[in-house]
Amino acid sequence: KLPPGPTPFPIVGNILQMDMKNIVKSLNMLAEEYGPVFTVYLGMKPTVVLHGYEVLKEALVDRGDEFSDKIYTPAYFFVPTGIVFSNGEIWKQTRRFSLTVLRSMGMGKKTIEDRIQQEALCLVKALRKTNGSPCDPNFLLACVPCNVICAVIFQRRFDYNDDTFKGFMKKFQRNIEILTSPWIQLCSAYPALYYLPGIHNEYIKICTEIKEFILKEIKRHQESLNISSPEDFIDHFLIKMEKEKHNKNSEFTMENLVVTIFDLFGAGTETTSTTMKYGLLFLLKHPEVTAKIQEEIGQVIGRHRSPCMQDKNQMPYTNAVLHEIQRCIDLVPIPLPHKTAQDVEFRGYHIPKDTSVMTCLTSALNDDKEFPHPEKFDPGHFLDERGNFKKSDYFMAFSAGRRACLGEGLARMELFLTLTNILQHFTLKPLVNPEDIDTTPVQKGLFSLPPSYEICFIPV
Ligand code: HEM
Repeated sequence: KLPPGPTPFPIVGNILQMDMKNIVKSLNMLAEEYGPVFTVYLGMKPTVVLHGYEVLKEALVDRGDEFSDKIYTPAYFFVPTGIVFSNGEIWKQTRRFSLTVLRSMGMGKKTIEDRIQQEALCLVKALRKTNGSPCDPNFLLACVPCNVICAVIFQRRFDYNDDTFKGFMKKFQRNIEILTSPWIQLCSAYPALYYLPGIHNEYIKICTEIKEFILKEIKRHQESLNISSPEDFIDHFLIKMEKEKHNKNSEFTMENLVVTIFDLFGAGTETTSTTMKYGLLFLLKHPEVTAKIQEEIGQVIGRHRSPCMQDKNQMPYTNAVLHEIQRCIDLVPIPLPHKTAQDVEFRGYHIPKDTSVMTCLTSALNDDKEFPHPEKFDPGHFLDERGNFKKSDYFMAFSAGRRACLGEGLARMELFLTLTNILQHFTLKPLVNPEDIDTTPVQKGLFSLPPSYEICFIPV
C-alpha cells in the first residue's frame, strides 16, 4: 500500500533511473507521472517522496509528529546525538535548549546584531583591500558566518588570516561537501560503500580533527567557567551539565555538546555563505536590481551610518530581493531525509514506521501558482502592487514545522546586514557582460552549488 512509483530493479532499485547529480530534476519528472506522493527505491529501501506545497505542509506542519524524525545512517562519524541527526527525547531537549540559549544571547535581537555588524564591517575592510581588482569572493564571504558562529559558541572571532581559522573552515567546507555527496546517500542504501578507502579515510580524518579542535575549546571553557555569568553557548551547556550531573539519564553529556557544536557549525556556515556567494552572482547578472537596492539604501540608511535590522521594515525591495535570491538559488532542494515516526496513513496510502521520506522543498519554491514564471529571477514575486513586501507560505527555504531550520533568525540577520553593508560601500562589477553570466548550479542534489566566478568590488 505504499504510494505508487517506478518499478524498481533488483538490488539497484531506481538508482539507475535517477540522475544522481541532479536528483531534483529526476524527482520533478516522477512527480509529473505519479503525483505529489510517490515511492522510489534507492537500492532496496523504499523512500517516499513528498512533492508540492500542499503535501509538504500537510506532512511537516499539520502532521509534524508523524513526519519529523530524521534518518540516521551509520555512515556518519558521530553517534546520533546533537540536533541534526538525533530523534526523540535527546533531539527535543537539545533543540529546545539550543534555541533558548541562542535567543538569550540575542538571536534575532540586538546583541547578536552587534556581532554581525562588526563582522560585516570586517568584511568590508577586507573587500577594500582587493583594490577593485577581480577576486573570487568565496573565502571572504565564508569568514562572516563562520566567525558569527564562533562568537556564539566560543565568544571569540578570528582574524581572516589566522591559519587555525583557515584550516578549520576548510575542513568544514570539505565535510559538508562529503555529507551532501552522492557517496553518503549511497552508503545508506549499501552500507559496505562506507568503507571506500579514499573518501572514508578522508572523512574520518576531517571529523577527528574537527572534534579535537572542539574538545580543546571545551577544555579551555571548563578551566575558566564562571557559573554565574555564562558568556557563550559552551558555558551555558557546561552549566546545564553540572546541574544535571546526578541525573543518570541526562541528555546533557560531553558527547552531545561536541556533536551539537559540530551541528551548529555544519548547518550554520556553508548554508549562509553559499547563499551570499550565489546571491552576489544573481546581483551581477541583474544590475537593475542591484541599483534599486542601492537606491533604497541611499533613502533609508544613507552613507554615514551602518545598516541595522530596524531598517529592514522600511526596505521592502531589499527584503523581497533577499527572498527571491533564496527562492531562486534553492539552496537545500531536498533536506537530509526525514522518516516516519510511526505507521502512517497518508492520502490513502500506508507508510510503515521508519520509512525514509524526502521533502522536496524545491517544489514549493518553484510552484507556478504562487510564483508566476518561477524560473525567472523577479523580486516582484515578493512584492504587492503597491511595492510592499508580500510574505508567502510557499517560501520554504528554511523548511517548515518542527524540524525547520533552527538558525533561521540568525541567517536572516546575517544575509540582510552583510548584503546591505556590501552594497552601501561597493559597486559590483562583473568580468563579463551581465547577460552572459550563467547562474545554473554546478550541483543540485541535497545542496545547490553556484558556479565559481570572479567579481570586482569597486568602492563607491
Ligand atoms: C541561509 C541559510 C540557511 C538555510 C537556507 C538553512 C536551511 C535549513 C534547512 C532546509 C534545514 C532542514 C530542515 C528539515 O530537515 O526539514 C535546516 C536545519 C537546520 N539548520 Fe539551517 N539553514 C540556514 C542557516 C542556518 C544557521 C545560521 C544555523 C545555525 C544556528 C542553522 C542551524 C540549523 C540546524 C541546527 C538545523 C537542524 C534542525 C533540526 O533538525 O531540528 N541553519 N536549515
